[in-house]
Amino acid sequence: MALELLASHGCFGGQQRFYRFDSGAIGRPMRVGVYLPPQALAPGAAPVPAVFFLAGLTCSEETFAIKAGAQRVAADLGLALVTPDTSPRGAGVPGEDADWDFGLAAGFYLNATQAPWATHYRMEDHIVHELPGVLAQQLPLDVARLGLCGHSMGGHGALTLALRHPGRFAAVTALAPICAPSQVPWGEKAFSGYLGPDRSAWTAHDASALMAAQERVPYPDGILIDQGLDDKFLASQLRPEVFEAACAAIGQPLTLRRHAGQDHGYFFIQSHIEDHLRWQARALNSGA
Ligand SMILES: N[C@@H](CCC(=O)N[C@@H](CS)C(=O)NCC(=O)O)C(=O)O
Repeated sequence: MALELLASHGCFGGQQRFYRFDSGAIGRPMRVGVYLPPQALAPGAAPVPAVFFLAGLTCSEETFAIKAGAQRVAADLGLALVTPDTSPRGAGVPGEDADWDFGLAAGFYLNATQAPWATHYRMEDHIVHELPGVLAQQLPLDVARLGLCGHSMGGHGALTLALRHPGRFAAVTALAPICAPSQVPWGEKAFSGYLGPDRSAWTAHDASALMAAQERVPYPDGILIDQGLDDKFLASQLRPEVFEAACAAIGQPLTLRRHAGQDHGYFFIQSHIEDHLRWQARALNSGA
């Protein structure tokens, strides 16, 4: 699967690139953003570790790259940043553009099991099984060293994919993640549509339920979550206290920082992304 370069922008000595490729997992062309730090572009350079950032509802592969201001720190740390899209595009599933919180830009980072979504809405396969290999074939990325971070729906994606694929990601951190999707309207709507009405199928995609079921501590070095206290979705959709309780119950160290005066948007993300990348870099560079 050849990557087609759509754009490349010099940024802090590295390059912010956008690619398109024919995704076998999705069955459609998919776009992805990749920031290559200067360390990856030097002649004879060794491949660099990468942090996958999963974005939230209504976002695309461009949103984090444009709005988070993460490239300066990634350049400093020698980290690549990979920003997948948030759903298939152009699949033509009836109703996929009817709502902003389901369908287009709302793939919820899982493989749908229900018709008509199951054919193309396969974001888990795309991110975990397809993208690392496709990117590593053509770019200087060391995909044995991957970290996972995400925001809101992408925070749900980061926490669940990290827990569903032990050993795949060296670190997981999240900003304002949907922590208990089975118990909130965004998650109930997405899981009903993608996974069907049987709630027993939902727990395998619910970060708090997954954490509560762990037999051993999955991330002994801890998990970092930041949450704004003026986030209008906090009580109704995000519910970090449910994940906090699940971590406490199994002894998973969790650094959950609550920030007065901060909302759900990218000004909040800008404020804390440096700490997330430094956290990720520590995990990715230990044992390297
Ligand atoms: N459209 C929603 C908001 C959607 C939203 O806040 N999306 C978040 C992720 S859940 C986001 O990052 N949006 C893109 C942005 O802020 O640039 C509303 O009207 O309340």
